[in-house]
Amino acid sequence: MITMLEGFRTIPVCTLRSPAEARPLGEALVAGGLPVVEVTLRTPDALAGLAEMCKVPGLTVGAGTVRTAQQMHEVLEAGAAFAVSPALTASLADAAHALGLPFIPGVATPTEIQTAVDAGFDTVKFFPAEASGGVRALKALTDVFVDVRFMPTGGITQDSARDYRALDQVFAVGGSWMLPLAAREAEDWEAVRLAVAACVASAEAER
Ligand SMILES: O=C(O)C(=O)C[C@H](O)[C@H](O)COP(=O)(O)O
Repeated sequence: MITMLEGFRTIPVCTLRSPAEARPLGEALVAGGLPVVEVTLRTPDALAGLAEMCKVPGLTVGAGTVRTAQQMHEVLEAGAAFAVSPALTASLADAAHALGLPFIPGVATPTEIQTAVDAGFDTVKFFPAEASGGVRALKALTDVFVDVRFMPTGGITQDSARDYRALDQVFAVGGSWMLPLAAREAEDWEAVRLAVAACVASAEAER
C-alpha cells in the first residue's frame, strides 16, 4: 500500500485547464479538507501545472495518465509524490521500481491484476470503473484477489463512491466530480472549496 495515501477515502483527479489554475485549485482542495490530487498528463502543459500544484503547502500531489517510462521520469522531476497509470506495461513497472516512485497501475481484468501483483504492485487502479462493470465487477474481483487494494476510477459520482468504498479492499475512489468545471471556469474557488468539503462530508458520513 502507498502509505502517503492511507487515510484518504477520495483521490481527486484533475485535468488542469491551464497551469495558472493549479495554485487556486490546489488551495481549494486543501481548504476543503481533501489535501491530495492526481494531476493528469492529458494536456500539453500538464507537467507545468503539476509543478505549480506541488507548490501548494500541505497538498500531496501525484501524476495521472502516466503512460511511458519517460513520463515517469518527468513527473518525478516535476515533483510528483506518486504516479498513476491507466494501464501497466513492463517499462512502466521497471521505471517505477528504478525511480522508487510509488506507482498505482491501471487494471480492468483478472489477468491485468495478476500481472500487476507479479510485477510487485499490491495497489491498483480499477479503470475505467463504471464502464468495466462498476461495483458488481469490482466485488467479484476483490473476492478473488484478497491481498490487493483497489482505487476504482472513471465515471464515479458522489453517490456511487459510497458503494465502491463499502468494499473492504477499496482504500479510496478516484474521480473529478468534486472539482466542478463550471465553478473552475468562473474562477469561483469558494464554490470549488464547498464542493470539495461536501465530498469530504459525504465520505465521513459513511464511517
Ligand atoms: O486520465 C486518467 O488517467 C484517468 O484517471 C481518467 C479518469 O477516469 C478521469 O480523469 C477521472 O474520471 P471521472 O471522474 O470520470 O472524470
